[in-house]
Amino acid sequence: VSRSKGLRGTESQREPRIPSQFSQEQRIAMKEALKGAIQIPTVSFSPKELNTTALAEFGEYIRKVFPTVFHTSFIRHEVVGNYSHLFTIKGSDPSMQPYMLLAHIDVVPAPDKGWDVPPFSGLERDGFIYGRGTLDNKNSLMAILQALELLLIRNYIPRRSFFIALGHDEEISGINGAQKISALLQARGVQLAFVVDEGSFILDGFIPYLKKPFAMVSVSEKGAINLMLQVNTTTGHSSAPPKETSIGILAAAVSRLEQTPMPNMFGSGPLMTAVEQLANEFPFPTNIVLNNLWLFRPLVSRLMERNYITNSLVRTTTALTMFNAGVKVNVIPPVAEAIINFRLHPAQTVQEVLKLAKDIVADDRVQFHVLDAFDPLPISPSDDQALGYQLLRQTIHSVFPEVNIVAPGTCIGNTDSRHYLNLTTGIYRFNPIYLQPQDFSSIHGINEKISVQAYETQVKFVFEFIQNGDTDEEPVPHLHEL
Ligand SMILES: CCCCCCCC/C=C\CCCCCCCC(=O)N[C@@H](CC(N)=O)C(=O)O
Ligand SMILES: [Zn+2]
Ligand SMILES: [Zn+2]
Repeated sequence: VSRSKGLRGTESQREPRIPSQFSQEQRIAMKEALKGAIQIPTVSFSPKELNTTALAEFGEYIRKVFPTVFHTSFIRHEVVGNYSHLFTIKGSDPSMQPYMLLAHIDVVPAPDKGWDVPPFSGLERDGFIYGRGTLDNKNSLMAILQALELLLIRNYIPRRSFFIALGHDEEISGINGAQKISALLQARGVQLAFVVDEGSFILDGFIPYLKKPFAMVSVSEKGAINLMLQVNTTTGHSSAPPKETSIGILAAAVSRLEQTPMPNMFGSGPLMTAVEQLANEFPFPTNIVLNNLWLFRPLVSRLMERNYITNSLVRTTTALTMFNAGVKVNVIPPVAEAIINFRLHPAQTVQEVLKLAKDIVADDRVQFHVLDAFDPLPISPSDDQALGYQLLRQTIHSVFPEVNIVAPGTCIGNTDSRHYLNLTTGIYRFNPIYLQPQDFSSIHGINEKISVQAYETQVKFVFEFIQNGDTDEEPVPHLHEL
């Protein structure tokens, strides 16, 4: 199979390609720039609590670190929703449909406890830069601007226009950042060939028996429901308690939800395509099993449930995330509340999951309040005609020649890219970084870190990707071998 499958390779009328080699001085400057970004605590605590001082400082910081990006005549910079940033990079060929690169400025909170170094120190240790945002998602943000800065100082002029959108509230829904940028572009009549956001990686060690890492480009993402359950009862003196209290009723209800997983939906969508593409990478006899899913589907579907990450790919997950009740040690609690965070499998809808949850709770004393909810995202194309997917594939193979498989997947978390559905049918989520299960735990956890080498490679990836985006070739139809 040709590595360039899907994109024509002719080099007509191109500017000479700028090699992705950086001087020692540039390499030091790029890692120092990332450290500086980590040191600005752009924390989103809750929809009403953002560190606006840090967000404003971050805006100043990128102006200082990437001066060429901000002073190039064909780049327009706008601040949207007070703290988000939109860059419009005007290409020389208006007939080429633009695309968009996304990243976010905000991070989740990081209390010092458990960290080897303070989470907002950006300290370098043993070749790694530590800190909140080093994987989620200041690495992408800084790599995008850094790659563009490096291209510009080497006199790069893009042919295809593109946008860079940096949201400031991704961790708390994106409605003041990504959603506003999306509405602004829609009002301007922009339609995008594709967008690329965070949300997947080169996965290493996530699947038992699969020895080699593979690149997963997420072509969809799970839906979500935040459901508040509430039980109201009569309050009173705890010395003569009723048979059941609001706490007891609610605890039993949430326990039933936790003990009754949503149905296993393995059998369709991007996951099946990924399993088919990966089958031959497994040793005997797993390769035989995966190549014969018509026979072994029930077995594979059960095996997927065993591991909590692969389990999240085969079903709607149910996470009990908050529980509040009680006012005093000797008062019967008048109200108990819990929040359940569901992540919806692509084959289910919000309505279907709510109905299943009601049937599981099966207690009319428990009230259901949907705080927010959205269906799973549509599946973006990953065929030979899909420009965004093919450009990612081509760039992955050139920057990571050791990676054999690029497979479509579903993002288990949510990203700002879901706000751009109105502008494109091609939404791809991919971070050009190797990720192991312990790294996955560090995202929103402790000791989040990126190796200096991985960050340099991410800059190189974006540097190559932007140049690959200038291809005037439409993806070629796939020719089946005889
Ligand atoms: C056969 C394939 C095995 C695949 C294993 C999957 C391993 C998972 C790897 C990476 C997933 C990383 C997801 C990161 C994106 C999450 C972004 C995020 O945290 N979003 C928040 C906030 C929001 N926008 O809603 C969230 O709560 O989801
Ligand atoms: Zn993120
Ligand atoms: Zn996050």
